[in-house]
Amino acid sequence: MKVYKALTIAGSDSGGGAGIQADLKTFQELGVYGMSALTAVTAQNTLGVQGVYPLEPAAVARQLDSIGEDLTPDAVKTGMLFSSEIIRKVSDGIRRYGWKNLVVDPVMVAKGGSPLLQQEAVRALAQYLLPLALVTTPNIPEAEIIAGMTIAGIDDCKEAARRIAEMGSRYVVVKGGHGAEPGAVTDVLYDGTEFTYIESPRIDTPHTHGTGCTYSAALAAELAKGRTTDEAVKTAKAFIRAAIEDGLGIGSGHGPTNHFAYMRRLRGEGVGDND
Ligand SMILES: Nc1ncnc2c1ncn2[C@@H]1O[C@H](COP(=O)(O)OP(=O)(O)OP(=O)(O)O)[C@@H](O)[C@H]1O
Ligand SMILES: Cc1ncc(COP(=O)(O)O)c(N)n1
Repeated sequence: MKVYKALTIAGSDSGGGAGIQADLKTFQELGVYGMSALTAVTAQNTLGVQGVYPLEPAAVARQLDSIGEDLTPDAVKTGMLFSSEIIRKVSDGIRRYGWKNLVVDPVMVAKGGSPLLQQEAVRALAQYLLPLALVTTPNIPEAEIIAGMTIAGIDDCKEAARRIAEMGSRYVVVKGGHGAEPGAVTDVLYDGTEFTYIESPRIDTPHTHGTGCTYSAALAAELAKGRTTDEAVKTAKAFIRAAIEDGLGIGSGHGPTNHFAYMRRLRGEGVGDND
């Protein structure tokens, strides 16, 4: 049996809804062996971020070497990277080991507004990481910052995707969770030539903590299994849609999504008890 392996390079979310925890849960659900290189520890729950403790860049590099010297991931995703020094180590590691199928989720701020990437690190992200990316998955505010423009609708999402692709990312998905459409969410996929719209009804819920992490992890897991980017984007959307629809209702703030939901539905099981 071939064991497909995916690596997440991201921050820890003590509340378990976003970051490394969301990524590993998603890899596991989609049948992919998960590995992790931590960039930072955050003290976090559904109410917000109470602390951010970045790791030494050398500790990030050492984790990547330990993985690279022994294990070859079939896909890699990055999440919270915090600083330009960490971004440099991450891009060095990815290049050194020739890792393919890189998904860059350019995490910048948590839902509550706490910064997870230093402002001056945006340049390093564009310069060192985007040229290595198979897919980059900004949300609308992240796409605005990377592309240097404001986004007021789908045409602007397309222009931002074009600009981000010019920075070197092979594919770009501008995610629509933060969009202004009332009843719908539209993600815009750009393959360097054509645009595809991935639409779904907008689910009216405050429990969207970790949606971006979960989505990009599902994308990486599917790429690890050898799916095309188009197929992986479709499955990732179905995974996050089910995860938001069947929200767990835990914590008293912005709760996590339900990482069990997609596979439970495929197996024909119910939503499941939360007791
Ligand atoms: N309310 C919603 N209803 C349906 N789908 C949603 C909703 N919010 C987000 N999504 C989907 O979830 C995925 C992540 O999108 P979003 O724009 O929320 O990313 P994000 O802002 O990076 O997430 P995060 O807030 O975790 O950083 C996309 O595929 C998007 O279409
Ligand atoms: C460690 C870590 N990584 C990423 C996010 C973004 O997720 P969200 O915007 O849903 O809070 C987060 N909150 N924490």
